[in-house]
Amino acid sequence: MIPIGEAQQKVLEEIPVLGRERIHILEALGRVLAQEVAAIRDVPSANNSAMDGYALRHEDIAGAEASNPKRVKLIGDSPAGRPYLEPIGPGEAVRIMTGGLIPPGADTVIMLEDTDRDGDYVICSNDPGNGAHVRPRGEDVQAGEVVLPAGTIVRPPEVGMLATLGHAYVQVHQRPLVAILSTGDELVDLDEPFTDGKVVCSNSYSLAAQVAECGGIPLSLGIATDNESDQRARISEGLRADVILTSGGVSVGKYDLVKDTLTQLGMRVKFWKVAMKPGKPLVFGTIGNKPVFGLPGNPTSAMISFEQFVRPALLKMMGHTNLYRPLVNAVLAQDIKVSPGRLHLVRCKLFDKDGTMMAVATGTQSSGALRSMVLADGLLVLPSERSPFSAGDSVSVQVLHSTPLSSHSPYE
Ligand SMILES: Nc1nc2c(c(=O)[nH]1)N[C@H]1C(S)=C(S)[C@@H](COP(=O)(O)OP(=O)(O)OC[C@H]3O[C@@H](n4cnc5c(N)ncnc54)[C@H](O)[C@@H]3O)O[C@H]1N2
Ligand code: MOO
Repeated sequence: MIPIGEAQQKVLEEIPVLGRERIHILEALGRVLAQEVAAIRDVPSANNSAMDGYALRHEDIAGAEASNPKRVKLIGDSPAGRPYLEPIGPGEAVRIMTGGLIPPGADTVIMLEDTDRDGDYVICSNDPGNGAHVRPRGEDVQAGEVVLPAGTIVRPPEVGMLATLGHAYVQVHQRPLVAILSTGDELVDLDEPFTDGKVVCSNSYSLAAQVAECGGIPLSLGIATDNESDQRARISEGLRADVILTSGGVSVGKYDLVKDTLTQLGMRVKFWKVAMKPGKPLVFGTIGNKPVFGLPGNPTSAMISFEQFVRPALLKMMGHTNLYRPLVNAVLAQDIKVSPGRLHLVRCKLFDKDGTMMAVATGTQSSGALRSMVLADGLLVLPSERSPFSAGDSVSVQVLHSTPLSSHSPYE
């Protein structure tokens, strides 16, 4: 058994960053830029107004107040999109809307609320200060600036910025195609009859969902029986994918044939068995330069192994550099004793108690029990050499759902 950290490094050493593709900016949500994006023009491209009001020369209304109003003559309009292009002179003003271009000669905008109208004249009862409410050209972005470096994750603000800079398409790293094979004579798929003693092949679905959640493309290879030629045929079909995942058949039982099948297909084994619980029998290697993960069959072991090894690998392929789920400190709400020899990853719920983040295990930790995974916010990271753990101990939790939703509105 090798330590989990060492195993993770051995995996990442074998993982390439995928090439690039050019896609529409709306499809780029969640993807990683494979190009830098520089501004070809200033944003905004001209001085414009931040308010509805009047554009004028500050010196004409300097010191204005209710008891000492200043009058300027209204000579035109500058709504957004239809600029007033004539220069304005001393004592003159142009009506302007938010986003309207500041006419030549004007340097300040007075808000509508600080004025009254008297025929063709505007009465200003406030001095907003020189340059007030003018958004200068290039205030947001200046031509030539690198606004989005390569490696940026595209979120809604980046989509908006790409559009602002005139890009309909952008280069991003490709998504890996991930072939998923479940193995086991006891497994039935959802469209097959179920009889007692059989097991629904949930791993094909949970793993596909995990692949999709981190941005990969799942490709199902179905269910192989505990038979080497069936497994070989299906895995060979999966070799067109970027990554191969199998589940089951990697332990030491008579019918645990997956490791042998993979070896026959030319896999170079990088490691087998990791000092973690759940997930011990994981085998990892490469066929050619293609990464192959032989995940344990137990539903929770498969998912937790995916979290520790496959997810970081897929994120690296897609150009990400931050590969890991966040770790937070929490206070243990119960005593926990773990068996020696392995790092235990205990499914847990996080909750707030008087401003302190607390963690409690989500019931049975059997590697076959998926419900405890359904209930979990994260995984307690418990090194066995520190066992037993007591209520009140400070522990690390790997948060699996990084943006939990709140039941409280901030405005309650
Ligand atoms: N003598 C030993 N026995 C076991 C050891 C060991 O070290 N010595 N390790 C145990 C550990 S730890 C794990 S984890 C399991 C993993 O075994 P396999 O990867 O060989 O998995 P299987 O035996 O094929 O299946 C285990 C379990 O999971 C169910 N399963 C399998 N595939 C699916 C699927 N696609 N969907 C849902 N459920 C699935 C399967 O029915 C079994 O119940 O080995 C221990 N044994
Ligand atoms: O290591 Mo296994 O994954 O405990 O059940």
